[in-house]
Amino acid sequence: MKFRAALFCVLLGWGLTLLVAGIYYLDGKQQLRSLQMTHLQGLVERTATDLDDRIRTRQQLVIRGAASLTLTPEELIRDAPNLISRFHYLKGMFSTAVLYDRNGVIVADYPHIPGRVGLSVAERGYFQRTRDTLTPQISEPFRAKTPSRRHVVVFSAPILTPDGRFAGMLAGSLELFSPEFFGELSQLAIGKQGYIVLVAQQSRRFLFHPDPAWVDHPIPSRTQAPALYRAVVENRFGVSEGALSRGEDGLAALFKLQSVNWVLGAAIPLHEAYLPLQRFTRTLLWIGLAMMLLLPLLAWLAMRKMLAPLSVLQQQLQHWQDPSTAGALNVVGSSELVEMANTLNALLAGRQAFELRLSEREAFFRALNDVSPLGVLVCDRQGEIRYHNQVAAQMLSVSGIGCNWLKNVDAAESSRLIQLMAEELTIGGLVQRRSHLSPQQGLRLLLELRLTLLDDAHCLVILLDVTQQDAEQQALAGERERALAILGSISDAVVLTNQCDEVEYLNLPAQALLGIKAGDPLGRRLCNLVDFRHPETGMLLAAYELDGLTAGTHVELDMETEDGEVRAVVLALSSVAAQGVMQGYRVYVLRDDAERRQREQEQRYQATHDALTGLLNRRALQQELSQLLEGGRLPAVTVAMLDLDYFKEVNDKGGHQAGDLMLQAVAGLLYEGLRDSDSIARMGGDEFALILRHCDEADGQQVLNQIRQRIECYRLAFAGQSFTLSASIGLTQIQSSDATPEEVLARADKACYAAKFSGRNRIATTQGELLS
Ligand SMILES: Nc1nc2c(ncn2[C@@H]2O[C@H](COP(=O)(O)OP(=O)(O)OP(=O)(O)O)[C@@H](O)[C@H]2O)c(=O)[nH]1
Repeated sequence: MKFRAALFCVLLGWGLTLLVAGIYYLDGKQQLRSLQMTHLQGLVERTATDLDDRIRTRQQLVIRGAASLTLTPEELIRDAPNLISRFHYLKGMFSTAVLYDRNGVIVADYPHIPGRVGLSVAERGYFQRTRDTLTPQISEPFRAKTPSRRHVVVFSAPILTPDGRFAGMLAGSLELFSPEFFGELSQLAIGKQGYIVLVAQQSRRFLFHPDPAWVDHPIPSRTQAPALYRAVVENRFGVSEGALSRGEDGLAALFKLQSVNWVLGAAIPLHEAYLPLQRFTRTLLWIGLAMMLLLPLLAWLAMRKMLAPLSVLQQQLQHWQDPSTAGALNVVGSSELVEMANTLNALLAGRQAFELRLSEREAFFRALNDVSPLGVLVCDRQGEIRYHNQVAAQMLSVSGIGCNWLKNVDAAESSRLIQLMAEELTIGGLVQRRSHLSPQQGLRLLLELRLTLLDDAHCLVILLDVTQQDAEQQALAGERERALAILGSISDAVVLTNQCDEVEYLNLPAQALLGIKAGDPLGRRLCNLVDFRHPETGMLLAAYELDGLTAGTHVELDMETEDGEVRAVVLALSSVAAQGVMQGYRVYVLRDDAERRQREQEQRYQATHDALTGLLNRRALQQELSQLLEGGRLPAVTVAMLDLDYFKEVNDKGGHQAGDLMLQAVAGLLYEGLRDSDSIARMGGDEFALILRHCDEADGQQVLNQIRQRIECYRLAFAGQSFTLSASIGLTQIQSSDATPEEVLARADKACYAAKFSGRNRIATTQGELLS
C-alpha cells in the first residue's frame, strides 16, 4: 500500500513536473518567438528608415546640382571640365561625381580617373530612364566599367536646356559597400548568426548580403525562401518563420524602402532565436531531474508517515481473519481511519451478534429437525446428501452425509426427481410429489416430497411418510364408494351440502325430484336449485329460513323446480358431524309427499261432508255455527231445518237407489237456490240444515219458499216411474243470546216440526208463522 501510494505520488509528481515543464517550455518558446519577431521587425524598420534618409539625402544633392545647371548640350560639352568643379561637394556623399552629355558619354568626372571621360552609359537603364522621363533615377547596382569592377549605384538627375529639353545628366556614383552607405549594414549585429539583406525588386538580386558571394546574386526560389520571395515578388511584407535565403529555418522580417524599390530584410536562424530558451530548458531539465530523483525518497517518507495509522489498522485487522480473536480496532492519527475503524467496529459487533443469532437459530433448527416427524435433508442437484435429520435417515435408510438418497427411490421416479432438481426447479419454486421408495424388508413406503432450491447447487427436501395416510385415504375412498352406492340405491332424495350450503352430493332420486335438467348442480346452493314454499300460504321460504332449520326437522313444503313444476315434499334435515372437517355439512332428505297429502285431504273431506250428496255433514255444520257464535256480534243469519215429506214412500216404491237419487237431486236444488256464502248440510236421512248469512228471517222465508217450490215441482224419473215430493222447512234467526249450535238447531227443528205437523210442504218460523 505504502509502496503503491508512494509510486503513485512519484509518478504523479513526475507527470506534473513534465507537464509544467512542457507548458513553460511551449509558452516560453512562443513568447521568445514573439519577442524575436518584434525585435527583428523594429530593427528592420529602423534600418530601412535610416537607409531611406541616406538615399533621399544623396538623391536631393544630385537633383539640386542638376537643377543648378540650365544650358544647351553644346555648352555642357564645352564647359564640362569647369562645371564639374562645382560639384566637388558631392564627394562627401558619393565616391564619384560625373557629367554626361545628352548621349550618355561621360564628359567630366570628379575625382578624375583617367580613361573614364569618353565612356558611354547610353545602354544603362538609369541613363535611358533619366533622359526619357526627365526625372531623377537611382540605378540598380551594377559592376563599374572601371578597372576596380566594384558594385556601384548611381543617383542621376537630368540637366535641362533653357527650353526644358534634355541637355545631359549629372550623376553621383556610390560604391555599394562603401562605409558611408551599406558599410554600416554589415555592422548591424543580430545575435551571432543573424544578418541583414537588401534586395532590389526590379532585378530580384541581392544588393547586400553578409556573404559577399550572394551580392548581385538572384534571390532563391519560392520554395527555398518563401518569405523573401513573397516580399520581393508579391509585395507581401512582415515577420514570419520559415526557410531563410541560406536554406536554414529561421525568423525573418522584411520591409520595403520608401524611396526606392528595395526590400530590406533581417533574419535570424531558429537555433539562434531560441538560444535563450535552450539555456532555460537545460536549467529546467536539471531542476526536473533533481526533483524526479528526490521525489521517490520524499514520497516514500511522506507515505510512511501518513500511512502509519493504516499500518496499525492493517495489523489489527489481521486478527479479524479468525472471528475468535477479532477485537475492537483502535487507531489514532487519522480522522478518516478513526471513522473507518469505528464503522468496522460497529460492523464487527453486528457480525458477532448476527453469528450468535445464527448459531442459536441453527441449534434451534437442528433441534426442531431432530424432533420433527418430518424428514429433512439437504442435497446437491444429483441427490448427494449434505445434511439430513434422523427421521430422513430412517425413512430413506441412508447411512449419512455423502449418500445419494435417490438410490432408494423407485427407478422411474428417481430419474424424474433428478431431472426436476437439475433442470426444472428454480429458486423460490416448490415442487410437491408423492414417491414410492424401493421395497425394503417387504415394506414399500410412500413419501410425500416437497422440494425447493436453497441456492444454485443445493435442494431442500422435506419428507413425510404418508403410507398410513394413503392406506387410510384408500379405505376412506372405499367407504365413500359404498356410502354413495347406498345413497344411490335408496328411493328418497338425498342432498349433501357443505358449510356454505353448497351441494356436494346428490343421488339420482334427488336429481329427479329436484328436476335438474342441465348444468352441474354441485357447488350451487340448494335454495338456488329449487324454490321452497309454505304449502298453506304459498310464501317463498327464504334462504335464511332454510339455513335456520335445525337437525331433526321434518317440514312439509311445496317445492318449485326450475321448469316451474310444483311438488309436495317432506324435507328431513340432519347434520353430518358436530365437529371435524364435516362440521356444518347437512343432509337433506326429500320425499314426495303428494299421495299422503292427497289422502289426508280426502280424509278431511270425508270427515266434514256427506258421502251421498257432497254436502256438509252435521258435525261440519255444527262447527260452522260454533264459529259464527264465537265471532260475537253477527249480521243477520238465518238457520233453517228442511225435512222431506213422505220420503219413505220413494224408497218404498222406487227402492233405495231411487231414494238416493232423490236425495242427490234435492241437494242440487238446494245448492242452486242458495248463494256461495250460504252453508248446506245433510243432517241425516232426509233432513237438511241451511245457514243463510246476511239474511234475516223475512228474507229467509222468501228464499226458502222458492226452494220449497222448486222441490215441489221436481220430478224424478226412475225405472219407469215418476217420483215427486215436498219439503217442510222450519227457520229461525240466530239471536245474540244463542250460545250453542244445538240451541239454534233445536229452535229450527222445532219450527220444522211445526211445519210438518200443520200439513207439510210449508215453512214455519219460531214465531209460529206459516208459509205454504
Ligand atoms: N234411500 C234412502 N233412504 C233413507 C236414507 N236414510 C234414511 N232413509 C229412509 O228415509 C225414510 C225416512 O222416513 P221418515 O223420516 O220416517 O218419514 P217420512 O217417510 O219422510 O215421513 P215424514 O217425515 O213424516 O213426512 C226412512 O224410510 C229411511 O229408511 C238414505 O240414505 N237413503
